[in-house]
Amino acid sequence: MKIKVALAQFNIQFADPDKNQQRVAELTSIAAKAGADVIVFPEMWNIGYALNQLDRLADDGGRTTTKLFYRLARQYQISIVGGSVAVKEGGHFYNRTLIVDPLGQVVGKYDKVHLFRLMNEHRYLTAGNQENYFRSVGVPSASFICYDLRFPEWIRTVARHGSAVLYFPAEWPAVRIPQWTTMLKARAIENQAFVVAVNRVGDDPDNHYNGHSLAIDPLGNVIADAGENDGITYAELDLTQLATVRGAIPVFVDRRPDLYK
Ligand SMILES: O=C(O)CCC(=O)C(=O)O
Repeated sequence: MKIKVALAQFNIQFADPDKNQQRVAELTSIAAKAGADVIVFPEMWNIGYALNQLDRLADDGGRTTTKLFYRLARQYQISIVGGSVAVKEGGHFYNRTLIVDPLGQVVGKYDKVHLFRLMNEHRYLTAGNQENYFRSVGVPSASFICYDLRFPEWIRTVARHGSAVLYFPAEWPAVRIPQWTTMLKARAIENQAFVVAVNRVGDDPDNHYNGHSLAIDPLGNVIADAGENDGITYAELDLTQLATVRGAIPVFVDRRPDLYK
């Protein structure tokens, strides 16, 4: 089985949810016309890192995003790995991913578990504490957000449920892109899974972002690299590769969790 994934790397407009929603709608229509099964967006795409304006801008209960994804998924018959958006709920703010199937139903939800101090997330946001594994186009999958990538123990905790694809929406600054590439390859190899990671391009008041959204196979080979393009890059994931890779070196069977603290 093969799935076609659209990596929707774009220039998020700072503190402008309306413009960003329009862009997300436009990109979804383009991906659907190209026959993509799944579209993936970057982290915090509704407002960028306008954390000091969360009170005014965060999506209340995630309702606007849920409605938008419901409409787009149904209209274009596509699965959505919704990057992440700033959400306000119960007096707290979250960096939240919504996963939506082609019927418009939310089949996964994830609040970023590791908050990124360097960009002040810990001052403004509340951390999540739940795993997010789900089925997208019938494929067992899991999702994380950006800085989570630096915590292999968390990725493994979730991936050991058998995920074939690991999604990483991100806003990963250009200055640390070599680390992004290396760690994404490592997560693919060690978990014997496909990795689909979507970053943004452009600038915000504090950082420059140079994209390099990547799709990586379970051996760590790059299948697609979006470079610095503003727009969609496609990757075809051949899921039959998984059985071969996992059969040859069965790391999930050979683990020694009794020794791991
Ligand atoms: O870990 C990094 O270098 C980048 C993380 C990040 O930008 C984020 O989590 O928003």
